[in-house]
Amino acid sequence: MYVVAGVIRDARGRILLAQRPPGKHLAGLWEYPGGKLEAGETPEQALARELHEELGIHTTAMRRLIRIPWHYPDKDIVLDVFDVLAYNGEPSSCEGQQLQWHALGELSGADMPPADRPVLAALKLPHEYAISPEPTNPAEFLTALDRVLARGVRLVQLRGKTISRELLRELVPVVLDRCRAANARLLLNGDIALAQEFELDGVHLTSAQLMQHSSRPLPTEQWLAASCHDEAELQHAMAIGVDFVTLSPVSLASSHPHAPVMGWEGFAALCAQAALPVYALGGLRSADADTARVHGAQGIAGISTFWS
Ligand SMILES: Nc1nc2c([nH]c(=O)n2[C@H]2C[C@H](O)[C@@H](COP(=O)(O)OP(=O)(O)OP(=O)(O)O)O2)c(=O)[nH]1
Ligand SMILES: [Mg+2]
Repeated sequence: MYVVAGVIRDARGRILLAQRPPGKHLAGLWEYPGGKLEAGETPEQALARELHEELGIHTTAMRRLIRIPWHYPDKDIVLDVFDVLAYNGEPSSCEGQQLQWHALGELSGADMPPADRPVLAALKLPHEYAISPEPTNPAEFLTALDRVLARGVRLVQLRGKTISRELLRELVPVVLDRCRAANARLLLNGDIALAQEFELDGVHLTSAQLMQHSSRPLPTEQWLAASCHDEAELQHAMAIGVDFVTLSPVSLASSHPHAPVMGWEGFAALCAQAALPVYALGGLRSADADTARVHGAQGIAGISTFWS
């Protein structure tokens, strides 16, 4: 079953949710307005029709946010979610459904259909994810970090796999201060204990670490990310409740010159199986951001993409 749904915002940026009526699948839960694709419709046409039928609005611009394949016990759906960028009219309840506006920060997904939770992650995450090089020279590294933050990057992963733990411990609070000042979130590669100690925004697991965990190792209030390279890793990330992943290598990266690349078609095929936001990684440039989104990505991740 192919379902389209729209993220509709008011002038204050709040998001519209509609309550699923009694007697229907997932009754009582709060969803993004939308419904089933009808024969011969494109997803965009179906969403414009549904939003007119359910809310009385005319949608004039939309852009795909994320597409979620989801298995409910009684049915499989693909939930194709669009950001509604512009519409005419005031949304009102045309089918007797309850409507509510919520600030994004208030939404936890608790009383929403399970398939909508990765959509919340997609809404909260930016389109760029800057992974740090090894901070072997801290002064140079911090200057580069300032440049990355000044460019508007709002999600950073600190990687210190080869430097000493003492140096990493010194660096983490400094990097955190700079990220906080820039309103950027900071994840630490691999080290859950250190990330907890310094109250970072989350942890990014290597693919090897990901496969060692049989359940989510972090509370849901923190971001849990992981590196994936194939379908088995993606499936495991979803199974243990990872919030988002990087999928690589899309193209040839200077940091991994011998890894076989998947290309955009391979990336899109894997992404279509993923019920969570996926950043494209590996040999990409900022100019690849639109290509990445067309192939199903949340955006692009990279080291040299952002740091050089
Ligand atoms: N519209 C919508 N449906 C969702 C969301 N999340 C989610 O799991 N679903 C599921 C619930 C249903 O199984 C399916 C939508 O089917 P539906 O029967 O409500 O579709 P519809 O609005 O066209 O309803 P109908 O008039 O055809 O009865 O997708 C969401 O955010 N919005
Ligand atoms: Mg509906």
